[in-house]
Amino acid sequence: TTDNQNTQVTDGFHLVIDALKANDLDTIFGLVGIPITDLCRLAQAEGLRFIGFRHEQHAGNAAAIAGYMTQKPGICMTVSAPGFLNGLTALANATVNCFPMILISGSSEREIVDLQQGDYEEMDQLNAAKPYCKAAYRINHIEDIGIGFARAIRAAVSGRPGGVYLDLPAQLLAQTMPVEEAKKSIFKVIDPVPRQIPAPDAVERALNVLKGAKRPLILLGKGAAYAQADADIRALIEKSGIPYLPMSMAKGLLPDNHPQSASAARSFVLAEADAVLLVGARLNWLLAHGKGKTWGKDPKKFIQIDIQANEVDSNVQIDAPLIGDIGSCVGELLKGIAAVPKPADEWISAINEKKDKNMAKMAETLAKEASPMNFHGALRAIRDVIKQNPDVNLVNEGANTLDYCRAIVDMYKPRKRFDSGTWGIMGIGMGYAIGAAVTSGLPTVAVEGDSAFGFSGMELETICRYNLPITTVVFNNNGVYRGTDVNPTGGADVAPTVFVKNARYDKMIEAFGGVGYYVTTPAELEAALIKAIAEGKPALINAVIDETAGTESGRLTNLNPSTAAGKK
Ligand SMILES: Cc1ncc(Cn2c(C)c(CCOP(=O)(O)OP(=O)(O)O)sc2=O)c(N)n1
Repeated sequence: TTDNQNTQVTDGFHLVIDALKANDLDTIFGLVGIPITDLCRLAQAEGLRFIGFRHEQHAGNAAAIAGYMTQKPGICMTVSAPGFLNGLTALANATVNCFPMILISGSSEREIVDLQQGDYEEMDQLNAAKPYCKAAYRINHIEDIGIGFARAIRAAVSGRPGGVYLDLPAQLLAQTMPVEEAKKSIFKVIDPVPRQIPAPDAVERALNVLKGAKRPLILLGKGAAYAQADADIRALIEKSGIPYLPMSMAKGLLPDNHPQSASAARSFVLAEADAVLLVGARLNWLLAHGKGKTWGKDPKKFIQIDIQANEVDSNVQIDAPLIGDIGSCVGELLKGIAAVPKPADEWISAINEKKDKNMAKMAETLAKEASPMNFHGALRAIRDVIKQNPDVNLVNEGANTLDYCRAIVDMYKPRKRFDSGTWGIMGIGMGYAIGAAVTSGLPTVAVEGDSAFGFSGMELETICRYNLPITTVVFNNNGVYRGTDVNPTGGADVAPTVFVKNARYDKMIEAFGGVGYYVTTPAELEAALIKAIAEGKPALINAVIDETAGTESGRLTNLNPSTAAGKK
């Protein structure tokens, strides 16, 4: 359009879209409303994909997984205040998990917020976001849109990736500026993820720790999967002959049936290893903070590859910090690995003995037919289908459903398993599934506890609306963890952990045009899953699971505090 001097002008709406396009960011996951509805319409009109959700948390989770899969920040767009707050949970979760995403929310004008004059959806969103994300910026002037997006993109993907909040006051979108001037303000960020090469002496120190080890172990975290240094990571493991342990989202970096995988002997190798190389894995609660009985009685030497120097010594002393990006660090170790002697035969044979014993025990459990179907029978069926479909994305959450699926369902390719991650958060299911399916275009299977599914179940309508190839498998055991608790008072209210008995989640998806399956045996589950994946349409399989089969909080039972007071 032209201004009163007859000069061609553009506006904030268009410059936001131009900034995204200039940086190859082509998909927005969001939920419309004041003041972003027209921005979302314009995004679609200008060729970006806009995926509209039913709750902003799930849009944010989709953006986070898109970031994890592509190494470019996933984009989530919400309205102000309550919409922003709903997205904030996903932004915090992305930051904790080191997934790059940008939450863009419309906001109120500063002059009204700062005088607390009670604006529509008034909130100091920028300051509300800061404690829960990696960086937060507000853009007040149209001429700053290019630099503001550059800052947000670089903050999301450089160093340790994470969530960034970008605050756009409503008036910014309507501001105008001459087109020629505007074009100069938009640019593509140059080298947003600069390689960070480790110092030669640090590489030497790390190799020396490996040379002195009798029982070395390599631990792969989801950071190793995110790095997309797959060939070099595989070469480091295979050339060194060192056994490795993948954390849940690193499964598939090497096929889970790889001879050097120590997953089936996890407790043994964590306790017995005398040197541990951490690749994109933090010694946090998931690894018992690197100390205590999990790690055995003898002291261990730790080598830690990390892009953030102050993560080192977070829990235990690190003998060889290797600071840099994972690709560069692994590449440097590879150059010197030939000089590292292969692990002692007795270490490898001790691990294989443990693996064979534990795998035989698991095979025995999986072979048992149980009626009603239990977690193991259901997951054996899913394991067999995934083995035939290694390209399928697998999303997983729940308690028993999460713990058993991680152990039983092998993954064969990198960045195919997306789960509750560092926070153990429930509710990631449908958002992660949509993010993975939209980003990859590949069939996606979400293996969900029935409680976990409930957090994002309304997004089944979103899945059907975009006709996404997502099959949701609900492990229905009538409650949180299990379905058997009773109200001790005998009152009308059911126990806190119990749901509607024999709920038919398969009927839910039929309401939106999807295909529902109701299965009660592993054979029925296997057949339904094969069919649903092949059809590539939105589907939900309601898998009836024995309501007595679960344990409270799965493997985290011990984290529950218990009352010492007992009954009054
Ligand atoms: C956001 C959120 N709310 C609540 C929890 C607590 N929680 C909850 C509610 C779980 C659900 C377990 O029930 P389920 O039906 O999903 O799984 P299983 O039947 O497989 O045990 S697992 C768990 O840690 C959580 N982790 N995250």
